[in-house]
Amino acid sequence: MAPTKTYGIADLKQHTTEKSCWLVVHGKVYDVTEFLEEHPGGYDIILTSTGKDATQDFEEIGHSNSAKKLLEKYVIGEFEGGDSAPVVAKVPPQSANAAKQQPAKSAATRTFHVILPLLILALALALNFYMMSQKKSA
Ligand code: HEM
Repeated sequence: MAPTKTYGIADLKQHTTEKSCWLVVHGKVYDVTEFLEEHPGGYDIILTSTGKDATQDFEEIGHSNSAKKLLEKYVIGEFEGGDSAPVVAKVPPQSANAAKQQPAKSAATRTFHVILPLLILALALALNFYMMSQKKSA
């Protein structure tokens, strides 16, 4: 059933028992009365999350994807307060990480690549200068 009605916290507070139990998860209202007895975590724990937004409680348990799918069966409407914890990507994109790490690495490599040829050139010039002066004095 598609969510059509909007409910507020006052509506939720009227459905907090095993006779009628509503839950709010991610901005949607669910009538889970029928599900209470089937809940693998027990019915009493669900009752402690009624009358308020249960998104945090639901997510903290680390419910599986099949538990999240199961929710869809019980949706009856939308919550006035919206989604209190929208799902966002926690890991920054790879490119952002790579961009952060690369400058330090390439700066060291660049220094090495510039200094080494200069050192070799200076040594060759010094050797050449030494040989010339030896030849002159001979
Ligand atoms: C209608 C909403 C809910 C559904 C459909 C649901 C569904 C499920 C399902 C299918 C499991 C089995 C494990 C899994 O697949 O993740 C589970 C476990 C559990 N649920 Fe829920 N759950 C709901 C709400 C809640 C709420 C609001 C709480 C806490 C306040 C809660 C607490 C737990 C706990 C503690 C377990 C673990 C049981 C164990 O591992 O022994 N659940 N739930």
